[in-house]
Amino acid sequence: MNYYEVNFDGLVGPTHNYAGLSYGNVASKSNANKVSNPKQAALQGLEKMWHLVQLGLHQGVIAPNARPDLRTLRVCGFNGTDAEVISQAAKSQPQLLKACYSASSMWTANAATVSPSCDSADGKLHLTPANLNNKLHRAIEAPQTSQILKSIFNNNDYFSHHDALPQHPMFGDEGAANYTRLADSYGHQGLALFVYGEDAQTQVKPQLFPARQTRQASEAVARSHQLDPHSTLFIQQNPEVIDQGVFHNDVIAIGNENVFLFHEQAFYQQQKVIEQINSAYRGDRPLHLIEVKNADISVEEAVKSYIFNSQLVSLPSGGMAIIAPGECQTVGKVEQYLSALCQASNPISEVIYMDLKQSMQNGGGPACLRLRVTLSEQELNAVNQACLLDEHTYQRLRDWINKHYRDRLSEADLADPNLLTESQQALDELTQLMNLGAIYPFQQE
Ligand SMILES: NCCC[C@H](NC(=O)CCC(=O)O)C(=O)O
Repeated sequence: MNYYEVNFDGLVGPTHNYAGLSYGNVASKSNANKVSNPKQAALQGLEKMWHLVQLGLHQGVIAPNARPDLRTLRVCGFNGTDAEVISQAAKSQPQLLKACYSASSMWTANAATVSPSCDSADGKLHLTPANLNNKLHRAIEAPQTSQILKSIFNNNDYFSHHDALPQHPMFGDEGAANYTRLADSYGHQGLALFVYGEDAQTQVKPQLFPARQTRQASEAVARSHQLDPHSTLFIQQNPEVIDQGVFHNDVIAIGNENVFLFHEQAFYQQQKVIEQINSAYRGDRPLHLIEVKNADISVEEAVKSYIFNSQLVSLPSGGMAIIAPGECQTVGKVEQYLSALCQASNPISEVIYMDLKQSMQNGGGPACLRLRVTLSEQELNAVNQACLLDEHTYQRLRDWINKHYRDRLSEADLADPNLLTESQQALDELTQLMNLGAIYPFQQE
């Protein structure tokens, strides 16, 4: 049977803005309060998806969370009409309003951890939405994300949906951004690498910025997903790089099938980690462990260019392509490294640069924008087909974005009640376009 890795990208929501909400994420802080362009952001993301379709890959789309999150605002004591809730919050709790307006669900690498059926004991594909416990604007995503995932993977014969982990710092879970799977090929059992920033049982942790993923969370997800303990590794991120802005592992490492590309300083006690990976990997094809030296690319250059936040995809014609953010071309050493990588003896044969500036300015590169789901042919057929991208859906989504999205959004605009009604109208139409049903709270009232 054929197996495919399908990237499910987050469609950027109509309220994409720069609110500086992510302490520890360098780009988010440095672009705080910049005027955003939601239309351009959504079109840039859609173009990336379309490019992958043109490479011959299957591509999925995940609808955004509805924003503002009126339920959270009401739980926090604001009441009256929706417009009153927004105007009161804008006056007395602008920071809370910003959190409730964030389009951060676009970064679907953080939506969930997904284990393919060939890795789990019961032969089902398992999904656990991430609780994103570390940041308020992200911690409110899980309920809607969970509902959206259930509408996409809507067949209980194949897909097993779990609840998000308890909302407590001990179980801080950021989803697939801290999970990599190495395998001979997509249809073979893989080696699951869970990378965490902090273990409640040890003292090794960053000093400045928060570690968002805990070992306890990763272990809980691996248990629920019924993964084979012999094919599962829990690896600690190097706390020093978290303090330099590497807030998720996918800012310093990327893996696909039998290739794992990572920075020299990515992991705590890295030599030991490399030995563990080598001895746990069971594939027949040789494993390519490519360690990027500090002398070639510093951690600072990695964070600036987001080279490791590229997508590494297997091409139907053979070989792999690396889908890198355009910012890599602005850091000379990084561009050189990437072209040398394509010439070296490994499966990577091509680099494709994508313009994702709107998302990048919030610290989200190509890899952040997608959730990888490995599916058998049968499982792929069981997915809600309206959530898979073909030329028709691409055109319709492009028209939908052009019709509904603003091309300018500033902090002051969040107080405008029209932004709420525009967003709800857009999302209402989207649920029909993507055959999602009444997934949004405003459709359920
Ligand atoms: N995987 C990439 C996630 C980027 C995301 N940025 C943000 O939420 C920035 C939002 C803002 O500051 O407006 C984060 O840090 O979790």
